[in-house]
Amino acid sequence: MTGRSPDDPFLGERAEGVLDDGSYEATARVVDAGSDADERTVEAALRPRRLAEFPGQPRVRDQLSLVLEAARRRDAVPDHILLSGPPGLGKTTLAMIVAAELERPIRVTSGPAIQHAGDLAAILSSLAEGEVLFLDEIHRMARAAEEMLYLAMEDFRVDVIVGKGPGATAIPLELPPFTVVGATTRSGLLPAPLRDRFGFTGHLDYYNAVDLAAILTRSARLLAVEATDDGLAEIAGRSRGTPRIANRLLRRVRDYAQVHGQGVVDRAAAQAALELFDVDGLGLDRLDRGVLEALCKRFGGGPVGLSTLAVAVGEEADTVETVAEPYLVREGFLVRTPRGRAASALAWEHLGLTPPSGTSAPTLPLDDGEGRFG
Ligand SMILES: Nc1ncnc2c1ncn2[C@@H]1O[C@H](COP(=O)(O)OP(=O)(O)OP(=O)(O)O)[C@@H](O)[C@H]1O
Repeated sequence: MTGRSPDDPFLGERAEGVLDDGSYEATARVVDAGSDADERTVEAALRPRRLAEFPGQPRVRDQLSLVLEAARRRDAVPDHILLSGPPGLGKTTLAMIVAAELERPIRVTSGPAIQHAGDLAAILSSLAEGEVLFLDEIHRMARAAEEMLYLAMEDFRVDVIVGKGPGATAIPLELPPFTVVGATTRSGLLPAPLRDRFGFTGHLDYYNAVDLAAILTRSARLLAVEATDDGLAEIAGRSRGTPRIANRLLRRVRDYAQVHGQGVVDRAAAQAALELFDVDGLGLDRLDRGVLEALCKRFGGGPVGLSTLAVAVGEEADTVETVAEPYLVREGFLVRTPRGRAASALAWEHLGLTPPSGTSAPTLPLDDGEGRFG
């Protein structure tokens, strides 16, 4: 694969996300698990409001249900809750659900928005009793604010600094009890003292196709889209285990069905639309396949160094590493070895290619997908 021209019908959304140099913004991918502000508005309408409406993640749901019910019976605020897991799996949704189940208001902010301890002090000192404070991307909060948060979470107290320099004094301010719900895609980056202040941590994992189909059935109903089970199953199978991607693909298939058909999301519409949007049967898009094709066709399956591979696909090494690789490694298409990237037997098979004789394509990843070699 080479660099793209702005005329290239990238993912069917012509020129959207295509940069001047013909490469594209990773976040413009239809299979990207992240989202931007516009999409978040659309997403808000599709969020389940209560635990009972939340498909998938049965373990986290049961654990959370217990924590909340116990707190309700004690007539106390629940322990602070940490939700960890990859983007788009429902951490924000669950934070909203916690507040709804407790029938308490929720204050929403994020780590990057809290750059100074004063930003956090202002929020904490205005919380109402029992309020839920949702801190998204909590691992990105400024260090000074983190220390203030320890104290607030443990003792419901904050030291407000008045004045500057040697004359500055700390005035302790009592806070009403509240619950922090923290969300992170990188729980390993949270300092231990902060992690320890959460009484409950829920780890969200990728969804199976059955749960994704249930999510899609609900979303189709909310979007007033007529859909068949096999149409939704087709979308679920290409959604990389991620509800955000599933909902986005549903909206694109709906568009296709409205323009080219009778508006019904069935298997044929899903297949045609997702072919147009360049998402194959296993959820790989053009960049993913480009990486695998380069590996197999140009480097005999590898191993090959990341930068050489990136040049071959006309992308930055960083894009290949952070955008394409995680899913390819997770699904066992690509293997990271100490000598570079290699295609697995599954990659050859998926591309309909035969590995050259005399080579043995690795079948098992040698690392854990995070670049650590086992
Ligand atoms: N279990 C679920 N059932 C139904 N919809 C879900 C579920 N999980 C996530 N979604 C939907 O997926 C979209 C993304 O979810 P959400 O914003 O909660 O993810 P997130 O984990 O907070 O992502 P990020 O890490 O990017 O903030 C929302 O539209 C939400 O409605």
